[in-house]
Amino acid sequence: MKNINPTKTAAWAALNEHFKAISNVTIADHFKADSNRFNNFSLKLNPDFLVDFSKNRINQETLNLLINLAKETDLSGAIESMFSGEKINVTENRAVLHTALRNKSNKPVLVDGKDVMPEVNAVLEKMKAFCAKIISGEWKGYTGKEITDVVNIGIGGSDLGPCMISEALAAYRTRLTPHFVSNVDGTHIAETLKKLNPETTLFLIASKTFTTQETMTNAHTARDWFLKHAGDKAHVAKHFAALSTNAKAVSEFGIDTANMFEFWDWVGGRYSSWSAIGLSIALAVGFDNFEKLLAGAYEMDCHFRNTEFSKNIPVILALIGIWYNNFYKFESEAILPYDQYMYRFPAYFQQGNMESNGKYIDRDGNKVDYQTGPIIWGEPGTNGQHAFYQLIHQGTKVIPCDFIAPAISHNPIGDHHAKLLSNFFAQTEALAFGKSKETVIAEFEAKGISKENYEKLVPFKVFEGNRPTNSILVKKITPETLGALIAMYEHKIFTQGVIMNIFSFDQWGVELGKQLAGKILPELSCQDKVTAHDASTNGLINFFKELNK
Ligand SMILES: O=P(O)(O)OC[C@H]1O[C@](O)(CO)[C@@H](O)[C@@H]1O
Repeated sequence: MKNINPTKTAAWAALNEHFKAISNVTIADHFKADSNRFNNFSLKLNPDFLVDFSKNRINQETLNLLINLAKETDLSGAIESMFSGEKINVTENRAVLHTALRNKSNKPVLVDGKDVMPEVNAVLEKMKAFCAKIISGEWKGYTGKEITDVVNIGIGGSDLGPCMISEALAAYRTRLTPHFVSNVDGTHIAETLKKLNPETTLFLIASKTFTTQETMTNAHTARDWFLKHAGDKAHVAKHFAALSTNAKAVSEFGIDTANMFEFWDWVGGRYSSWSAIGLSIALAVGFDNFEKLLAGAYEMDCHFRNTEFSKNIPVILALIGIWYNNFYKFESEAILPYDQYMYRFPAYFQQGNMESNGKYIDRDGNKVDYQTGPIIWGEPGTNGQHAFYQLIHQGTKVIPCDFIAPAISHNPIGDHHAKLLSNFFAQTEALAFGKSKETVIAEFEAKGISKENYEKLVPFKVFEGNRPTNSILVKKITPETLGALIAMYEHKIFTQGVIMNIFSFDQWGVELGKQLAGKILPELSCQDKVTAHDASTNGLINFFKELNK
C-alpha cells in the first residue's frame, strides 16, 4: 500500500474548491437539477439489493472528484494488496484476509507463500461436522441429554458479530438457544447461568488471543459453575469448546484441542465472525445458513474487488462519508435498521468502524490534520424516531444516516410491515426535503386556525431539510443478504482507512486502559490508601475502598 496524505492530492484541492461552490446547494436543488437523479445515484448489487444514495449533498462532479481522490490514493492497489494476502496490517505484521474465509471460488490465497484455503476449508468442515452432531442431538452431555443451549463467551469482535448475526437471523433458528456473555460485570454471567441447566449447556469460549481478561474471567466462572454440578473434570470435554488462534492457552485452560476450532492471526477480531468465531452463529441458525452468509459476503467481495469505482457500492458509500466528515465536518453517522432482528447491527459497526478507523496517526507515523473515522451510532427504526430523531431533523448538528430495510418481513402480521416501511420512506423524504414556512402556514389555514393563533408556532414547525441519508432496501434479511450487508460496511471502512492513510486493522488505542486496569486491580484489595495516581484517580479508588469497608 502506498502512503499518501489525502490532503496533499490534487483531488483534495479540487474538492476544496468544489465544496466552496456547492456547499449552499441543497439536496432539493440537486433533485430539481436532475430529473433522473434516483437512477443516476443508486446502485444494485443484484436485483434484490438496492443502495439509493441520491438524497445526499453531492452531484456528479462531487463523485468524480471523490473518485479521483480514491485513484490518487491508490485504492485499487490497496484492494488487491488486501485480497492477495499482503501484510497490510503493518504494525502487527499481519495479512488481512477475512475475505479468504468466504472465498467461495476457493482460488488459492497466499500468506508467506502458503495457500490458506486448505486450512480454511478444513476448519469449515470441522465446524460443519460439530454442528451436525450438536443440532441433531447425537452429541450428548455428561448425563446423556441433548444440548439445548449454547453460550458464547467472548467480547468485542468475539461477541458482537456472533450475537448480532445470530439475532439478525433469528428467523432461521435451529432448536438450540444461543446466549452471549461478554461483560466482565458478574451480573452478565450470573443472569445467564440462572437460565441454564449444566447437563444441556455447551459453552464456546471465543477469544482470538485467549488472554482477554473479560473472556477468561467469564470462562473460569462458567467452568466452576459447570464443575460444581458435574463434578468430574472429564465432563468438561462434552460441554466446552474453544474458538481461538492460541492452542497453547486453550489446552492450559483445560479444553481438549479436539474441541478447538482454529483461526489465524490474519483474521482481525472485528472481522472474525466468518471464521471459527462464527460457530455460535452456525449452531444458532444451522451450518447451511452460515455458508449462505459467507456466500452473500463473497458476492459483495467480488463486487468490491471487480467493479469500477463509479459503480462500486462500498467505495461510493466510503467516499460520501469522507466528503461529509472532512468537508462539511459532520462528525457522526447513524445506522438505522428498520428490522427488529437487526437491533445489534449499529453496535456491531460501532466497533467495526470506530476500532478500525478511530486513529490520529497516519501510516507514516505522523499525526493527521484531517478527520479519519466518524462516530457511529444507531438504533432500530421506528424506536429511534421516538427518541433521537428530533435532533436529526431539527438539531444544530447534521447527522448523515443509513436507513436499512427489508421489503418483506419474516413476520408478516397484519399491516405491521407496511407501517414500518411507510416510516422508513417518510423519514428520508422528510430529512431531505423538510417542510417550508409556507407549507406550515397553509396547513394551519386549512384547519381554519387564525394567524394570530398560529403565527408564533410557525418557526418551531418548519423543517429546513437538506439532511443527508442513504437508503438500503433489500428484498428480505436472509443469510445471503446479511452477509452482503456486513461485507459492504467492512469494505466501506477499509476504503476510508486506505484513503485517510491510516492502518485500519490494528487497535493500539485499547491497550492503555487495559494496562492501567492491570495495575489498579491489586490496589483495590490492598489495605493502604493509594497515592500512586493523579489526585482524581487516587480519590476515586480510595472512596471505593471506603464504600467497601
Ligand atoms: O478475541 P479476543 O482476543 O478475546 O479479543 C476481543 C476483542 O478485544 C480487542 O482486541 C480489543 O478490545 C478487540 O479488537 C477484539 O475483538
